[in-house]
Amino acid sequence: MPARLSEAFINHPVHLNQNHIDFNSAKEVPDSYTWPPIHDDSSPADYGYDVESSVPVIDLSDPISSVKGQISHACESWGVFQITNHGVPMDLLEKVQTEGKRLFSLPLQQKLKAARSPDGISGYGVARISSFFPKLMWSEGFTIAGSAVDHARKLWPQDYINFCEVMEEYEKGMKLLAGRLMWLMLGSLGINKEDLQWAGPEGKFKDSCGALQLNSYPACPDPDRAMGLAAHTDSTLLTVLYQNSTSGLQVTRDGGKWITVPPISGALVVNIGDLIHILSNGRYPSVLHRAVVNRKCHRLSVAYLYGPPMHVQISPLSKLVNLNNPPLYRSVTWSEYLGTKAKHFNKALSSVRLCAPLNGIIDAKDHNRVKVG
Ligand SMILES: C=C1C[C@]23C[C@@]1(O)CC[C@H]2[C@@]12CCC[C@@](C)(C(=O)O1)[C@H]2[C@@H]3C(=O)O
Ligand SMILES: O=C(O)CCC(=O)C(=O)O
Ligand SMILES: [Fe+2]
Repeated sequence: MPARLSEAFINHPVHLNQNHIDFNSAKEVPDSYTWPPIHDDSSPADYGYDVESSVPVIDLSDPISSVKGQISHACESWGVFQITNHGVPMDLLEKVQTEGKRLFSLPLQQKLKAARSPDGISGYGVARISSFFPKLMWSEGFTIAGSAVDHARKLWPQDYINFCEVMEEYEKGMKLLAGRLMWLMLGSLGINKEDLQWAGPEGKFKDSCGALQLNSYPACPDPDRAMGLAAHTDSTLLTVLYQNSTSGLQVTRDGGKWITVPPISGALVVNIGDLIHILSNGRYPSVLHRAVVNRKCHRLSVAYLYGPPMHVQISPLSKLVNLNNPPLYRSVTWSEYLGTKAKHFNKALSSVRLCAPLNGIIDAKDHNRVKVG
């Protein structure tokens, strides 16, 4: 049984698509990258502030009872929110951005030296979900699970240490923040430390696993016909995302319009992944999201993908289950779920569902998943 994230894919090889282009020299979007036009579905929130249709922004320095209330609302009705005053220093966010830019601005041949192997997690490559789509995405990624040293050394044989130190420091900060967010979410569901043995002594989530995903979205000559990262949910408990000042992240609510998550300087985006969806028995649904590109600006994002220890069985929490609320999902380990996601992509969550939804119809999100996948 894999104990670490870096071992989880060994039994579930992911197809690594070897189609790469040098985005910086592309004057037009090649056919293999051309998607059906992205219609302008922008919500009113894109033009002016509208609380009801804007992704919630939560100030973590507010009184704790207020924070819990805001988190509960955001998780129940959005599956995504932004946080400010989260304790991650601004200069660390800037350092991560600088190192990310340094990586993606290397020549393609150099980046390919650190390419993700077909059965590996870490390294440089096209979006993992590419194999589910007929067209390629206008983005490049670099995943770090465990130490970045081996891959970074291939990128910069003499000069890899700073990159590794910054990523390590960032990952440590993210792990602490993710644990804190977990308790805010669980607390808002009435779950306490005794209810979650795998959180370990004092509920510190010491053995939890995580990976960093650096995403680069170059400026694109025809952004309406290109896709940065196609619609998906994350297979995580939760994901903490840093985005630079260029917008591109969009979310849907119940399969409705795409809503842009506007960059806020120093803020982080938190989204619910499929494992909190399962733990909460569907009360905190995972959010379908995507990244679009634009004509003028390069966009960089860094996602911290946070999950439980690999071997722990995740199932709906017993406190949230009763005769009126039967368990909707069977139990899965993160390792198993990542394999299911690699095979079934956006149908993975439905594939571990036990009961049909009460109304007997596929719910909007699952329906959307079917359409997208
Ligand atoms: C821990 C992980 C979640 C992830 C697969 C991975 O092993 C590392 C990359 C993650 C990522 C980031 C972009 C979207 C996503 C769906 C993908 O293809 O790779 C997620 C994966 C996931 O959440 O399933
Ligand atoms: O770049 C973004 O805003 C989204 C990235 C993302 O969804 C991911 O890495 O899982
Ligand atoms: Fe994501």
